[in-house]
Amino acid sequence: MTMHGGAGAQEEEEEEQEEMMQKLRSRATELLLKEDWNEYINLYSYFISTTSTSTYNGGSKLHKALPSAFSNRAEARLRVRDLPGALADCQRALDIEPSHVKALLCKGKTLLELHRYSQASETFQLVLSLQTHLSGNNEALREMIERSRKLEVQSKTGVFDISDWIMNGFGGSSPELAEYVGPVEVRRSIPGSGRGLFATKNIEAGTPLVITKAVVIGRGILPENDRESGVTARLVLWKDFVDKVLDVGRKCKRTLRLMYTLFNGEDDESELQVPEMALFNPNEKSKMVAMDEEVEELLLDVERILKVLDVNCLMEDAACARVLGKKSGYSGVGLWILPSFVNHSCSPNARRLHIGDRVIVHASRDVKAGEEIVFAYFDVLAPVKKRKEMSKRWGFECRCERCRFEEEVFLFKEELRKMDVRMESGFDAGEVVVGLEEGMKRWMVSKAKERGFLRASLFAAYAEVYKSDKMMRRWGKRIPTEISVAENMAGAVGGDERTMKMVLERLKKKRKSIASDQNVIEMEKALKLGKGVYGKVMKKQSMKLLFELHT
Ligand SMILES: C[S@@+](CC[C@H](N)C(=O)[O-])C[C@H]1O[C@@H](n2cnc3c(N)ncnc32)[C@H](O)[C@@H]1O
Repeated sequence: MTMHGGAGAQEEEEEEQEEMMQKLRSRATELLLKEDWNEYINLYSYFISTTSTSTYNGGSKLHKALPSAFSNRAEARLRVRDLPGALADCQRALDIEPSHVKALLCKGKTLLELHRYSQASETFQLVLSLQTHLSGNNEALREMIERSRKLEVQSKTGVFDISDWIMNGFGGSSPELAEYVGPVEVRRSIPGSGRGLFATKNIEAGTPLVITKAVVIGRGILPENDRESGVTARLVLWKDFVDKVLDVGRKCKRTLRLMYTLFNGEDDESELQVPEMALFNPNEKSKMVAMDEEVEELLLDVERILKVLDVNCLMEDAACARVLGKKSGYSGVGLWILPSFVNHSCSPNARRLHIGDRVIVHASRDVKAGEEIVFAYFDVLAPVKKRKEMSKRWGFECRCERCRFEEEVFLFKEELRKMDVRMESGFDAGEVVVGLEEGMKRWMVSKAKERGFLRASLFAAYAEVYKSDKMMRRWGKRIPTEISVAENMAGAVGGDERTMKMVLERLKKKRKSIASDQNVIEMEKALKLGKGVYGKVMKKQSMKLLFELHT
């Protein structure tokens, strides 16, 4: 081959490559406009595999395009939430070209989605140093750095504030909250309850314990009046939810591994493993990296995941949905990993607050180091008989302190049994409340906690009485003040929105008739109760606004 001939062949090859690149770019643009991310990923996968397997020629147009191809595929993978795939692609682009700005940006965004805040921040910083060098526009980048730093601080300190969002009438998207694991750890619970979450130090009411994003959340507005279409809509919602969970399990082996740590309803208790807390903590960088390698070969076991969903899914609280300003008929079901280790108790010390896709689990009363963190799976402001039915539907028999106490009292107190029956069949609320209050004195139920248990069981009667001026006048001093009852119940079964509402409505009525300094004292007490209900994630002013929404 002559020198001239060699150059000609090279030119021809370059032209061919240029043509191929043109085709790739125009097809990619087409798919980008259609937002057909899966085809976009396929297109780049084809390009990457053919180029990578062709004879290496670092100087060829195709090989030079490889980092951008990986980076483009990473962007699309990030779009379809294949986060490990996106991260691996960014890394491959950066292995070839360490300062590839697009790949670095995508890596930063992916790390943020994976809740690896400090790594994300470091990556954006690196882009900033490159950009400063290239003198580009850095505004958006600075925002990303700011955002990742804010999330990093939140996830390390547990200090969150959603006041602005509340004060703005829940406008715009819900506030972004970092993944957070507070002073808690998974341990074995009492025999028969598997594993549970435990406090590792003394905790004050309102303190966030766990904040985490749902693996998937399924939401819909269900028809309220037509039972049949309601059932169908519920099934459709569930199926869609399950499909999404399985999709996540296929794409993200790390999440799949975490889902496999959850109880499936059939596991033998002795075989249940206590997972390391590092698995759930975004600040444990080395654990996260090791886990990505460890889970590479993990396979999706659909049957097991279905069982896991059955036992661990939570409904977004209707009360919380109201807080979020959702319409009636709204239903949301989700899977949150670490909260799935929380057992049920009828005298809970924790509550859930749902903000967007995140759940905040916070202490609803003061908790001592070593105490098990428990929240309510169902309504616990109900008589013991009803609660028993509900726990049976959940597949377990609740043997919490409150259930054991009430069962024992019921065995001996005929009057209490009668009251319970009266609650079911049209009752005179005043008579029930006075009957219980005076009965507790006769039966010498002197412990505040035990009084709180019994009052919480007959909550419906208390709520009814405090609503009615007529009943309050009729029974006078034989009915204790609503704030003392609410405080007592909060100490025994934790804060609850309905107890809060009961207090606020009464406060509103009394406001005109009591001295203003008394008003201030009562409001302070209400705010303290509010901390147990909503948690310490808002300032006083925004909590007062929530109070107004309730009355
Ligand atoms: C979401 S899981 C809670 C964590 C579970 N204990 C574990 O080891 O993974 C729900 C299951 O825990 C058990 N459980 C929760 N609360 C319980 C309770 N109060 N008494 C007995 N079992 C309980 C039941 O088997 C229930 O189906």
